[in-house]
Amino acid sequence: MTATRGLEGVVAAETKISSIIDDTLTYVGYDIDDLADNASFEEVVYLLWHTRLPKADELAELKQQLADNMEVPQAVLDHFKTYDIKSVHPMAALRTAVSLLALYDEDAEDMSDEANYRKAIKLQARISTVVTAFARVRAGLEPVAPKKELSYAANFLYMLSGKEPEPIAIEAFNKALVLHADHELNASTFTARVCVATLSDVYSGVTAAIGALKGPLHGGANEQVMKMLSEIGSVDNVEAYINEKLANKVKIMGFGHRVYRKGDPRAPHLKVMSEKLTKLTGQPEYYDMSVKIHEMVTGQKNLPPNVDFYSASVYHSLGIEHDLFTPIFAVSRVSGWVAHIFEQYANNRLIRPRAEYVGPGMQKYVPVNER
Ligand SMILES: CC(=O)SCCNC(=O)CCNC(=O)[C@H](O)C(C)(C)COP(=O)(O)OP(=O)(O)OC[C@H]1O[C@@H](n2cnc3c(N)ncnc32)[C@H](O)[C@@H]1OP(=O)(O)O
Ligand SMILES: O=C([O-])CC(=O)C(=O)O
Repeated sequence: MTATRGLEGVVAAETKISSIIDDTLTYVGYDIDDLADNASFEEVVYLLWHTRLPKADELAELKQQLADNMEVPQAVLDHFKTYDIKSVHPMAALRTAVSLLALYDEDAEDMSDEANYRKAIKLQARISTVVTAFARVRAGLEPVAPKKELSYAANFLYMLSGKEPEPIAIEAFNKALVLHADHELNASTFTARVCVATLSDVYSGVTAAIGALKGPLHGGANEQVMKMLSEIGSVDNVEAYINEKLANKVKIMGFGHRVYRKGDPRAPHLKVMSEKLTKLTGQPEYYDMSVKIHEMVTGQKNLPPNVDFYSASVYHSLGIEHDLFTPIFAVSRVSGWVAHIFEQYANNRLIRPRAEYVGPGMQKYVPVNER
C-alpha cells in the first residue's frame, strides 16, 4: 500500500452535480460561463439540488421558500453576545452558529428526504442572515430583517448594510454567488460527503464543510489575497513584494489549483467585475495591483489565478469587510455542499480509505517505571 499525497488524482466519488474536464467547469452540464452571464443564484441552487433548471413556477416556489425561512432563532442571534465578538473570526462564529441552528430545528435528526430538503432550504436561507447579523452585531448595530421581495443576492447586501443595494452591486454579487456554488470534489465538499457517509445529519455535514473551507489553502485564501493587496498598498510596490515572496518560496494566495492547469474559468469573470467595480468606486489601484501580481506570478511560476484572487478586490469594492469574504464563499457553497450530501445519501457507502503505515515496527510494551 502506497499513499497518494493529498489524494491527488484519486477519483473518490461519482457525481452528476458538477464537472471539471479539460479546465472547463460545468454545473449539471451547463458551462459556468453561460451560468455566470445568465443565471440567478436561486436558479443555480435549484439546478444543483434537482439536477435540472427550474420552470418559472418552480423557481418562484424556491424563492418563496428561501424568503420564508430567512429568519433565524433569536437564541442564535443572542449567542453572538456571549463572547468577545471582535476577537472571533467570522468563519469560527459561522461554524458554531450553523451547528447551533440544528438545535432549534425539529427536523434536525429526521433523515427522511422531505425533512432533508426542508433543512436544505433553512440552511441556504439562514446562512445569509447569520453572516450579516454577525457583522452587524460586531459593529454594534442591530441585525436587519430580510425583505421578502428582494433576490437572494440583494437581500444579503441589504441585510449587511441596511441599505438597498445598487443594481450593479446586486449583479456582481449574484455572479459571485453563481461562480462559487459548486466545484466537484473540492476539500470542503469532500469533507461534507465523508461526514454524512457515516449517515450523520445534514447540519453535521455542513458544519464540517465550513471547518474545511476556512483554511487558507481553500476558501480562506480570498481573505489572504486582500491582506496581501493591503500590505502591498500600491502598484509600485508589487514587484519587490512578489519577488521577495517567490524567492523565499512563500505561496502567493489566490494562485494555483489542484485540478486546473491552464486556468480557473471563474477567474476571468471576477477579473472583469474587479476592473469595473474598483474603477466605479474610485479604487482602481486594487485592480491595477492585482493585474501586476497576476502577470508576475503567472509569468514566473506559470501559476494562473484561482477563484479567490480577483474575488477579493470585487468584495472590497462592494464595501465588504475583509474577514467576511470566506463566510460569503460559504453562503454560496452551502448550495453545493447540500447537493453533494443528497447525492451521497442517495447512493451511500461509508468513506473509509486506508493509510500507509510508516511508523516503527512491532514493539513490546514496557511498563512505565521501566522506560
Ligand atoms: C477555492 C479554492 O480552494 S482555490 C485554492 C485557494 N488556495 C490558494 O490560493 C492558496 C495558494 N495556492 C496553493 O496553496 C496551491 O496552489 C493549492 C493548495 C491551491 C493547490 O496546490 P497543490 O496541488 O497541492 O500543489 P502544491 O501545494 O503541492 O504545489 C506544487 C508546487 O507549486 C508551488 N505553488 C503552488 N501554489 C503556489 C502559489 N500560490 N504560490 C507559489 N507557489 C505555489 C508549490 O510551492 C510547489 O512548488 P515545489 O514543487 O517547488 O515545492
Ligand atoms: O476545487 C478545489 O480544489 C477548490 C476550488 O476551486 C473550489 O472549491 O472552488
